[in-house]
Amino acid sequence: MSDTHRILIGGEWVAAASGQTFETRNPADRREVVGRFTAAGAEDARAAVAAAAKAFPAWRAMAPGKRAQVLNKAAAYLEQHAAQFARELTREMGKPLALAQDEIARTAQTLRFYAVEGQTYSGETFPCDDPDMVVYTQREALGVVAVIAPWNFPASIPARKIAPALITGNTVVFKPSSDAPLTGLRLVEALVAGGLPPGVLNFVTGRAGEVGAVLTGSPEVRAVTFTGSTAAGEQIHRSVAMTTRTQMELGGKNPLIVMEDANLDAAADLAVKGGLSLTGQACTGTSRVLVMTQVREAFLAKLLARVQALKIGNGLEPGIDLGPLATAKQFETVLSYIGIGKQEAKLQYGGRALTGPAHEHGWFVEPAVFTDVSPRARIAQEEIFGPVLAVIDVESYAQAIAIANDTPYGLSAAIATRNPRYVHDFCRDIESGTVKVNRTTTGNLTNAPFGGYKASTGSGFRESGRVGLEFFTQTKTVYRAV
Ligand SMILES: NC(=O)C1=CN([C@@H]2O[C@H](COP(=O)(O)OP(=O)(O)OC[C@H]3O[C@@H](n4cnc5c(N)ncnc54)[C@H](O)[C@@H]3O)[C@@H](O)[C@H]2O)C=CC1
Ligand SMILES: O=Cc1ccc(S(=O)(=O)O)cc1
Repeated sequence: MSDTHRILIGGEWVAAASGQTFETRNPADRREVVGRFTAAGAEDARAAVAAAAKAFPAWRAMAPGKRAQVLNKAAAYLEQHAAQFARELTREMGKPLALAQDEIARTAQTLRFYAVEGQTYSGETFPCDDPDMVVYTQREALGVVAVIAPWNFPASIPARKIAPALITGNTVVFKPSSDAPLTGLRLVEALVAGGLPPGVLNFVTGRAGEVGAVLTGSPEVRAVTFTGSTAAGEQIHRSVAMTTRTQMELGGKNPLIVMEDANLDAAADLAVKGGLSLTGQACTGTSRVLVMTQVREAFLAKLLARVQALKIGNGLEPGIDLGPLATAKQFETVLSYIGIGKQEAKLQYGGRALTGPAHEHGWFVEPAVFTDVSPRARIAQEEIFGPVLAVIDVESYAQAIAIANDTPYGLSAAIATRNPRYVHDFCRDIESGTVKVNRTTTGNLTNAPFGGYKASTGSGFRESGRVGLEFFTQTKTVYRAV
């Protein structure tokens, strides 16, 4: 039990009430145990909510400058330990080391961004006919916030939820994914080292059905911020109390449109980088490539050459482009969709589970490129979350935009073109929370809003940027007469 990572409740690192634990393994080499963690249950989750509620009055009353200091010190801690934390991130969910290093760096940047923005976030004053009265709004903390995070960005996604929650005076219960709990724990460790008082941030590892259910079902939890599958988002939406607000960052079926005038080398790079890096496991990953028929053959040749050149392997080794899928469930799901794709379309390349000495112990799948895909095919409509590109032929801009918009999702979309008319129309016509011109569907800035349209979001509250503070605060309107 001594080498089991514990949970944090009320400032104490403790075991689960049940004493249960679980282990995680390296998806690039399943023989390797990454860590043993506490399998918290409902009782532990309730204790975490109670600890957060107890810590709320003092934390809310603390000077914003002091709260900011904690975030800045935590950022410095992450940077000091970046080499170790990035390697751990790669070992627990498989992304190549350079991407893990980038994520740890962006996580520190996010903490620093909210340390600054949170100190200038305020209300408005309103003109008033009564000369003896001043009318203004102030933004106030909500109380206890639950942060429920996935495994694909186990540092940066929780950071951009936890940092705005804390800086605005809320207290937090954080549940990471059981598939990547170690990096979440390192983020918590950094914030504790930064000087957080006991109970302000609580960390509970355990099953969604127990820990998650308590977090989403407790009326003392005033807000739930969640990133993950649309199915889980729907369950959470149904389970929260009327007084609990939700922020949801859900699935995507993100299109890249390649117009007839595009630079085809650049467009092929966008498809590969946007669709396959992270082994396709990004909510903003390109999964549909809509290509004008005039350039289809030339584009396809460039795309396939690039896909065939990708090096797939353990992300800790130099020169690896794609790591494994992160979990057994991902592996099964992706192979099952590749099977479906073979029935629906033409497999141009890839799609095999990789074997042999470099791959046999990991969840490795060769990227798959399908052509002749009908826009209504399952592989063109459903989120796969893996290295699978569905290439769809289009004959006009109008047809491309109609197909691009014809899914339940609307997270990110890109166009490759040099024509300003297409650029203008695309930015207007596409139903998507993020729009990219000659850039990958993936990647977003810390200082800009992020979120989806349609089924890619829940309440529509945006994350990231200054607007990311809105979700964590409520407005009080004050009429103050002398
Ligand atoms: N939007 C995104 O960035 C992500 C999307 N996904 C999608 O979800 C699929 C399944 O992956 P999973 O890891 O199983 O995602 P998931 O959506 O089931 O889990 C994400 C997080 O939510 C928690 N959770 C799940 N159901 C919950 C509930 N009812 N109440 C409270 N917490 C709950 C999980 O424990 C985890 O911490 C992927 O194949 C992909 O399509 C997964 C990860 C990230
Ligand atoms: O998968 C969705 C996703 C990916 C990255 C980020 S972050 O910018 O690194 O926080 C957010 C969502």
